[in-house]
Amino acid sequence: MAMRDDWAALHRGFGWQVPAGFNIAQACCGRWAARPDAAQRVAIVDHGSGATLSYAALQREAHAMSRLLSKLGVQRGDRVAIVMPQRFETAIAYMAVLQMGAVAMPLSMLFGPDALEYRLQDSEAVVALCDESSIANIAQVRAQCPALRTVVGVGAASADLSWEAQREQLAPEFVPVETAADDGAVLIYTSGTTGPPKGALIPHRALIGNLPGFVCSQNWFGFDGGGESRAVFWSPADWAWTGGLMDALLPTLYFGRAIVGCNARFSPELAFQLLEQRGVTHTFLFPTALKAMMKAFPQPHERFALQLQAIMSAGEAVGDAVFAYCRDQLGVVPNEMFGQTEINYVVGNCAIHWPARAGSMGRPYPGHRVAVIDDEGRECPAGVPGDVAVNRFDVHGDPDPIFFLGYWKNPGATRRKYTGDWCRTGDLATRDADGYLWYQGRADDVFKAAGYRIGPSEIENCLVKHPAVVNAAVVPKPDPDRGALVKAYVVLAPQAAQQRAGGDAARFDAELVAQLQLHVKDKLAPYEYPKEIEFIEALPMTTTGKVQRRVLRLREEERARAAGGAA
Ligand SMILES: Nc1ncnc2c1ncn2[C@@H]1O[C@H](COP(=O)(O)OP(=O)(O)OP(=O)(O)O)[C@@H](O)[C@H]1O
Repeated sequence: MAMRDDWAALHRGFGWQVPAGFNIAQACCGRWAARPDAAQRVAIVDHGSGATLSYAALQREAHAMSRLLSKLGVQRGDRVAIVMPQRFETAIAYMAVLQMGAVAMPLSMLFGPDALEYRLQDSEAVVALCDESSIANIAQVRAQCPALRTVVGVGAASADLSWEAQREQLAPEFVPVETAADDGAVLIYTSGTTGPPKGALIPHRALIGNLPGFVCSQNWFGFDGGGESRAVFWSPADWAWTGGLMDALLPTLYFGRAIVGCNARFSPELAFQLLEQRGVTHTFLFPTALKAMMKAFPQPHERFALQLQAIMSAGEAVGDAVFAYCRDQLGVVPNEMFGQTEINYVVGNCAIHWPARAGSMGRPYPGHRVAVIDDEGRECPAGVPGDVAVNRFDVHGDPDPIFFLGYWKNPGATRRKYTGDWCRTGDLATRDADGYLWYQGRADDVFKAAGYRIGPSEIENCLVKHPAVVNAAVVPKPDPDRGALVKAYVVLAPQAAQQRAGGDAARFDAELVAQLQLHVKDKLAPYEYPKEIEFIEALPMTTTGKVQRRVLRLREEERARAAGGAA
């Protein structure tokens, strides 16, 4: 039977309806809290304790927190840093800040003092809400952040003020302000995968811009009109990251559903236990997480009873090995998505509307005009690689609400992001005749070796298919004759690492290198096989779980310089 494909019709038929006034907190919380079932409708489930927070309680606590922030002098437009893991108070804080018209600034609890200092200084946040996971780091940099007036501690954190102590004296009443859809809501710093992070100011309307992708990728939220089908969402993505905030927490609340919060460290074991125990039906699992799950539990159904209905994945290329694992072992064809903090997911798959193609990141979601463009901003023909770009205007000429407002205090960088109405992602891809996009790599990560253009993701994906490999990163190694040669850094799967530790490591390495080279040669073009392979304990990652190839590339350049100097 031919699979349904109504992508073209959806694309033509879709029109944005963005009201002039829109507030994320009202849409995600206020709306649900006003319903008669608000006290029973679960918003958040805490995985550690099993405790739940209803929409009524979320609103009540957010009102109390807004009152506290008002007392602390927080005004419309002020930045409030939220430095907490997946816990009730984190969601409460977002709702509290957003319903005041202030700007929420998510910061990962994994950030060390330098990362916190950079962002707190740059944003001039006036209040920071943090718990014991971040309080010591905040205390260390506090003196260097003169704009930061008050640090509020949640739970055991000892700060200027304790949220719990203040809460006892605060009435849970607050009148939310009205915001324009265009007002800034969230100041979120990019991952820093390719360079110093930039603060992207995201307006309230961006959540509306996100929804076609969320609805499509989840195949479910929104399709039953907020009805009563049982659904539980979970993502290990930190709620301080675009993926965790805009693709997990906020859309789940927008649809009045329950999301599981878990702040234990990710492991494949924990992930499967949580999926089973909480009866998770919908999830966003980034590729690094899926790769680890695939290697640790190649046949998870033997141990875990899963109820998954939809899996979305983004942040890095999913690749066909992970795709096949989701489809065959987790029982769900994954919906890969592609986007950036600045223009959060604009491309992806949608199993019920168009068939996914393994290895492709999908097609533009309805409402987004996405093209592959050349240096001059002209659309590349099918098959010709170029920069993935998103137009400010949809196919009908209406503004696309997904767009960020600009980089914080950096109009030059904002200007450089655009060529005319095209916003460049800096990611290279080709488009096929049917509109599917095939990822090649970030412009900064693609390189030439012996005259051939090398996109690391295809080679990495191929390496990961080998049972001994859990993850891989491909970078150029400077080479006097060929300009560069293909070098792969490889992290061994647990079993292979054990074998290596228990025997002759040098011999093991030599044999595995030869095997892996053959493995790539067999599957890809001969020039793509890694001439050099180095085993590494862990790849350098951003706090959002993305491989920092830049670090490995610099390491190779450094080594080449040192070798040149020594020669
Ligand atoms: N499906 C996907 N396939 C391949 N890459 C993806 C996919 N989804 C997202 N990405 C990558 O993630 C990037 C967006 O990530 P994010 O906005 O967190 O910032 P970053 O680009 O990692 O950070 P920085 O701009 O600081 O380097 C995209 O530009 C792309 O490189």
